[in-house]
Amino acid sequence: MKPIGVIGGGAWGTALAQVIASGSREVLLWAREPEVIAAINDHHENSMFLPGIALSPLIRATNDLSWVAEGEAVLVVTPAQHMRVVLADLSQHAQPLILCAKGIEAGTHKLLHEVAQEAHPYSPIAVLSGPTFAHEVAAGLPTAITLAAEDEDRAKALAALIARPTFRPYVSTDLSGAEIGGAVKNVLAIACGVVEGAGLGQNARAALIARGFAEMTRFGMARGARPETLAGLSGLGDLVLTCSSTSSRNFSLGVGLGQGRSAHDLLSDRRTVAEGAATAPVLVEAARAAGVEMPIADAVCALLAGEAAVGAVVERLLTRPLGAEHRA
Ligand SMILES: NC(=O)c1ccc[n+]([C@@H]2O[C@H](COP(=O)([O-])OP(=O)(O)OC[C@H]3O[C@@H](n4cnc5c(N)ncnc54)[C@H](O)[C@@H]3O)[C@@H](O)[C@H]2O)c1
Ligand SMILES: O=P(O)(O)OC[C@H](O)CO
Repeated sequence: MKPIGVIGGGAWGTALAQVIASGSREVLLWAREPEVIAAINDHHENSMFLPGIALSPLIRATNDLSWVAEGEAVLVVTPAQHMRVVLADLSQHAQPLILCAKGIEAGTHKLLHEVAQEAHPYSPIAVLSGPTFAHEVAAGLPTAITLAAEDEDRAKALAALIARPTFRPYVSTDLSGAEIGGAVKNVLAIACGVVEGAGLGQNARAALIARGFAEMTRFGMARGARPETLAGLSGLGDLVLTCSSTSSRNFSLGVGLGQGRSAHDLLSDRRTVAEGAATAPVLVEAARAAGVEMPIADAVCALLAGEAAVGAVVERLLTRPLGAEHRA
């Protein structure tokens, strides 16, 4: 059996490597930080990004991307905004690339499968996205996730390759839907954290999840996503997960904003990623370009940019004209 490659030694790349290795598959994991490579190879732990999990000895870490490219498939798990640069350093090959980051590219407004296809025209592209906190997945807790590829047989084959007894991919052919759910829910998770931090109550949080889902659906459909994908694991499923737990970095960032701290303070000096902070301004621009109204995403963007205080943002949302719950 050929090994599987993983690009990205953060919490999620490491957790996915652990899942795959649990099926007696060798994993070649590319990490950026020499400390991460040394800790995985010498001590079978990623103490920087996923501490406290004893990793399989079948996981070997490297800083050599050409090594990883030998995998039967390659999981790409860098933060969204770094993906194009890292893929440019990966040699062209014909193995499938499975994209696991959640975001929309700044500047181009492209979804990550569009970015990857430009960078690797000969590789089949798939997307893996859903409600999956890395520490739970790495601990072997039951998890379901969407695996999307344009070709259904390819999606089924990749799902079979990475499925494990407690890790259950459901296949889809809707790449855009799988990606948009994951990207947009990060922004909405920040909003839900603000509700928590500002003490606005659980009614407000439920309203925000439902109205946020309406925004996700409007934007997704404008960008070619299927509504049933958005209502599935990678959309609504992940939205519910990240909007209700401080295990979410995006929700936690929102809690800090809701308590009146600045995004600059909350984001400086952190090694881990809160993708919603990078996605929010891109999403707002992309929604405007598509003629889609996204008042909650606008509010998150204004808070992150320090353009408005929490009270003003909440008032702006509450004083919007009353309207129909469902638009024709
Ligand atoms: N952590 C989770 O539970 C989880 C679950 C599903 C999806 N994701 C997604 O996976 C992606 C990676 O997140 P994570 O949680 O593994 O990261 P992390 O926060 O654990 O670690 C940060 C990662 O960013 C990398 N990085 C920093 N600067 C970089 C650069 N210039 N070029 C390339 N890489 C750079 C670091 O090497 C490290 O791998 C994100 O898009 C995230 O939304 C995370
Ligand atoms: O910690 P967060 O907010 O990046 O969420 C992690 C995953 O995306 C949850 O599915």
